[in-house]
Amino acid sequence: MLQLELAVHELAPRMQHWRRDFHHFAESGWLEFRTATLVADTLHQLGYQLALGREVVDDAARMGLPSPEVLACEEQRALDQGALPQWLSHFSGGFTGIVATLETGRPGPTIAFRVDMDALDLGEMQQHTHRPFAEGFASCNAGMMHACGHDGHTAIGLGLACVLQQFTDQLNGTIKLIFQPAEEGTRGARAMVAAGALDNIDYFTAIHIGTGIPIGAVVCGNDNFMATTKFDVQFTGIAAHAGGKPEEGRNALLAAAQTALALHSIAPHSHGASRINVGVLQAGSGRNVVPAQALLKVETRGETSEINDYVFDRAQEIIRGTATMYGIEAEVKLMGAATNSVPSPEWVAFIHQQASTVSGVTHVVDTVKGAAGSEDATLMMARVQEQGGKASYMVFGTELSAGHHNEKFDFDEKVMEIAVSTMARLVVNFPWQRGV
Ligand SMILES: O=C(O)C[C@H](NC(=O)Cc1c[nH]c2ccccc12)C(=O)O
Repeated sequence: MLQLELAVHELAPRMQHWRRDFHHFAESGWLEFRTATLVADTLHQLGYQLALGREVVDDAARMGLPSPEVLACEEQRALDQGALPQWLSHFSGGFTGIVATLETGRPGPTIAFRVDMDALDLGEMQQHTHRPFAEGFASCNAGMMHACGHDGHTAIGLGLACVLQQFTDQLNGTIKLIFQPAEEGTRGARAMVAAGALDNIDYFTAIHIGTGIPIGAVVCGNDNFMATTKFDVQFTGIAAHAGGKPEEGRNALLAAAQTALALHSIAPHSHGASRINVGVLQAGSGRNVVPAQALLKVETRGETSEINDYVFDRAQEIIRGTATMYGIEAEVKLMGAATNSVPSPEWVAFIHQQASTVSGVTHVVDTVKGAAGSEDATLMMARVQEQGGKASYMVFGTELSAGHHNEKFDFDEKVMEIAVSTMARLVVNFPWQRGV
């Protein structure tokens, strides 16, 4: 296996280059136009078969899409920043997903990996104490920053593509590399699942770097993601003269405020953890006008889908109730979704065994306890498992300069070699003859 490690080590400068390039030109969810064209071009040159855009992203299942104006403007921005025109038409309109397939021509299962490509809606710290700024690769796109490591994930996906291509002669079956848009807000995976991109996969692994785990530590079957639903509520009342004819108004601001308080008082569930958060409340137009419009941005979470559904269903009752109470309309729009995950034990055991042999890996565990976020790769895992496949979610630890989603976020790039070595090993050392 020395040969594999050597190959990965030789790729380290290219991965660093990709990562820093993606970091510099950070693009948030559904706007990964430049990133996607470069990814597609690299994979094409490596000889992968590509399924792009609408082939792998279902239009109707996309959630939390920016407006057509923003999509058009960002597409032009991407072109100005070096997006490759020959690939861009596939992704136009926010269809920024890619599935790259390596057919070995020999019988065997289909093994798939998923990485995500989107940045966050966050401005990056532009000060010399922040390494990306000091070394000239901080985001040049205002309000968009890779503060969760997806620039690293994309570079890892490309690094893995290079290594597997070099080792094709030793492989069987089919390898698929899935590059997903819009993970933040859990918006993109559902559209790729709906397009059938996760069908007929036997072994599936999604990855994340960081998450508070030190470099050298690897989690093989992360299982603490919470099921989540993201939704907007648009309240529409009636504007009126606040002094002269207040009784003619229907107050959307008060309905939204009442709703926010009531949502946060939903009773917890005895079967496990639940969450609710009203993250945004915008309302009103002027001091002396009865507010006719209000917007809430809300998320519910649950340790299981059942618990999340319980919170979500209660939330809908509350919204209907406050709308009635204030005599106004409330329109709920789904903006994101993910489920909890239950990694397949046999696949986790194989990953554990392989990860333990990677140089630079010092600590291998199956799961970690503790506060959980959410991940829409769980929808992909569920799809693979529904069809009889095995699925897992891996985390590769790395030192962070600040927490995820912070404007000073940066990570130790050494993790990219560790991740690619481990993932490549899962394929190269796959027990082709006996299955796992
Ligand atoms: O729900 C979302 O929008 C996804 C987002 N996902 C992440 O932040 C990834 C994530 C999940 N768990 C952890 C733990 C630490 C860092 C990052 C993560 C979250 O939970 O808010």
